[in-house]
Amino acid sequence: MFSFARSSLEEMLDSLRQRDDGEKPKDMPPALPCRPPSRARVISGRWAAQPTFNADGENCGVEDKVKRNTLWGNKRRKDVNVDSPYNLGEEKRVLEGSDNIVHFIQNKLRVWCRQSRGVWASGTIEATSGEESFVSLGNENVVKVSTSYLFPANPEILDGVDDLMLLSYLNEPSVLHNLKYRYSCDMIYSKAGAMLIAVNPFKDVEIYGRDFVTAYKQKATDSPHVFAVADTAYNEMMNDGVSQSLIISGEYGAGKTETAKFAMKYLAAVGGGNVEIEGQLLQASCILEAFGNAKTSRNDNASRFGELVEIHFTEVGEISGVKIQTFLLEKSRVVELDPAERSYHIFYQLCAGAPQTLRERLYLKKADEYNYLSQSNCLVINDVDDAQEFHKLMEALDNVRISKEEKDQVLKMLAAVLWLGNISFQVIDNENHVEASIDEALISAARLLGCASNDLNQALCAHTIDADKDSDKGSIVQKFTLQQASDARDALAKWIYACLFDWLLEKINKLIDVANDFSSSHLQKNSFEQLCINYANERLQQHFNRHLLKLEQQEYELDGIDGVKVDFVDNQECLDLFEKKPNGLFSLLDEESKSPDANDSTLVTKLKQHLSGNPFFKGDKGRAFAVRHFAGEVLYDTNGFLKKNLDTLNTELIELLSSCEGQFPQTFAIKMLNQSLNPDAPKQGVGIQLKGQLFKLMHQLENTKPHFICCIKPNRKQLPSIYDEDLVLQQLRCCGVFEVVRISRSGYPAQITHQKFAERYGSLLLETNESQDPLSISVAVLKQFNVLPEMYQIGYTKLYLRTGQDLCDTVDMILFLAFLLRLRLEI
Ligand SMILES: Nc1ncnc2c1ncn2[C@@H]1O[C@H](COP(=O)(O)OP(=O)(O)OP(=O)(O)O)[C@@H](O)[C@H]1O
Repeated sequence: MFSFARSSLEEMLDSLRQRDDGEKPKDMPPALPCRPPSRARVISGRWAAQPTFNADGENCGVEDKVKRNTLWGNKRRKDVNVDSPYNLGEEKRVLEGSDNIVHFIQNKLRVWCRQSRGVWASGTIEATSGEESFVSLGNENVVKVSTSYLFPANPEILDGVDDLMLLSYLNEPSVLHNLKYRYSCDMIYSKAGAMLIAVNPFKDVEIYGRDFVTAYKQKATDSPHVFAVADTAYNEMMNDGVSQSLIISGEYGAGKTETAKFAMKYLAAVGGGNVEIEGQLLQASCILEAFGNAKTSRNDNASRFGELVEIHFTEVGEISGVKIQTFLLEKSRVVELDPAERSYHIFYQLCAGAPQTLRERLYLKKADEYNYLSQSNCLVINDVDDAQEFHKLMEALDNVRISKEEKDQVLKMLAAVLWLGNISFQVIDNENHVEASIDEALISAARLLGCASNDLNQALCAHTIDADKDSDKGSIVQKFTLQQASDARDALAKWIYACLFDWLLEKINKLIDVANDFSSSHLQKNSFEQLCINYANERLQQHFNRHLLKLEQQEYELDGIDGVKVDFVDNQECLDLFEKKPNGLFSLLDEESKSPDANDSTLVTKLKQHLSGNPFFKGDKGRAFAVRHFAGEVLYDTNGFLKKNLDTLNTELIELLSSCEGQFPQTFAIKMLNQSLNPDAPKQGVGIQLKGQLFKLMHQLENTKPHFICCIKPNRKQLPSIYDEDLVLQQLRCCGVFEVVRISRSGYPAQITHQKFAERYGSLLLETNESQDPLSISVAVLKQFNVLPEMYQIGYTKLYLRTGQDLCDTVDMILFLAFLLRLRLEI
């Protein structure tokens, strides 16, 4: 028998009914509360749709896979432990009080305990003694653990839920376990509230085919997927007329580029569906990959630039064009490589794939004969055929309408860069001044650039300084030492490559807003590039914090829920460390870069002098310092900071390029001259310029509704089926997943539309509900099962539950009761 207590929910609804009853004829069902006058966000139908997908009525394989991607249905039908402990307070405290432990022991509830090797294991507490507990891990294996290292585990019924918010407990081992469970079933996507988590499968999981596109397009599935995020964004853009952005973050090799490609594929399919647009996008990414990606120790195809891809749509939702902006191309990779890493793919592709006639025109040799490529002893990538990739690239260049002559110029510039790297210098006087050796390298580089080798030699080995205006000395020619000449040569090679990259980008910029975030870095020895990347990530993190918070708050307001205060940690102080004038890191770096006597050691002394009081800065031994980023403390080595921050090309080299015969060197020289004539740019270092670029990017993103995707790399070996818990945990922390979870917990993390709730549980109602509207069905279900009023709030469109556990309890209880009901009927 069931008894029903009257709840305050009932009272609230009664008063609503009374109000409506006074206004409506008696035979009408109670009306839904009216919506607030503000423009409401349309709740995507996708979340309310029934999982009835069967693509074209024949792709059962897809259906199986789509079903496999959600465990909600079948998992819920298992036996349920109804005696739930989940009405206890905050989970951290759950196991601390002795009463609670007794509760866990009595009910044989699962807990997580950290074992000596750092691995989490689940078991049940057998007994406690003082600060220690004895946990049975099964098979008579009982371990002794400190009670403070025990965390409550979720009931097995929740294993593999597709939204972490549905977990009763959101502690680290529980989240790790859930993602691991899903990963082992090839369910690589999960939701953490408003964020999508994508765990890199390192294998083809066969969930990106046309049938999947169709399924998400037709709202036939609601399993978490990058297609679902792209679909929501697309629909919100169409319905609300607001620009959207997808912000994809994660560490090196976590899957950002692939995820962005899948999102673009989906958008190309819904926003055009024509093969031409999809093709153009593919060609653009093929070119950008060849010129902007490289093999690193952590990813065979690592992007060495950040990018913002804008996809423009017409009013009727068709793609009208695409614009790509790039940030922070790692120029230093052209001239300097860490062991076992490669330079940009294009160089190896050219050396391996160029046909004989082209080789002759470019004086081309094998990759191992070029210093810039051979220095790292890494010339090939397993399972990658550079020659074949070269042919694909040539086709892609044709397809983005790069003319034969332009293509020829591009290849010439690449070969010139390679030959520049082979230029050597010899000392010519006793002051260690140098001149370039007149050899094949100098001659080939000069020919390819279209200048005389003597001019190239002079531009690399000397610098003309204008003498004092008042003196009669005219200008003074200052000869370079070996180091200075090598630096000039490398600077020229880097600049040519960077200009070439920008030129290509301009060329293909006809075509998508998908921001591919920068990989964060916490390596032992971090350089200037990493500092810039981590600063960029810090900026994006702030965007992430503000928007998740803002969205959450907005959603409550629009749905008529109030009184929810969501708190979050702002990283503004860390940003100030970089950005403040005059004593922020970038300003100090700029000041020091301009000082003639400065070097990397004077820089670090200056930083320590001005920033030591800042809690986000820590001076370290020698030339190092550390920054406390949102994702953890990172140590930086200032070696080369000043040079990299200045990143200038001396006048001689710019003049040399402008005097070259070819069209490209002249174009590049004009670009460099324009930059140095720009009143804002000349005195600014790379750091300050990056700050400006990011402000602009943030401004662009601020005008969009963001959707966050966090990519997780499950192992460093880039292999399928390996889930390294520590590595995953570290990334979940960095991506702010626990922060999102914490933010959501302070509000109403479990939210379900009345429509979906009514669809799922309406059939459990003992009495037929006359009104068919979903809200009154949800209310009737809650009433029938006497759910405590403090556990939820009722919005205009959704039911909001205080914590994940409450929904589980509620739903579990409902299913349990349904089970009993069915039993009764069967008897
Ligand atoms: N969804 C996926 N399905 C299958 N394989 C994937 C997927 N995502 C990523 N991978 C694999 O992981 C590799 C690395 O992914 P990707 O290049 O997208 O990482 P990234 O985060 O962009 O790396 P980086 O920051 O170094 O550029 C890919 O080359 C691919 O082999």
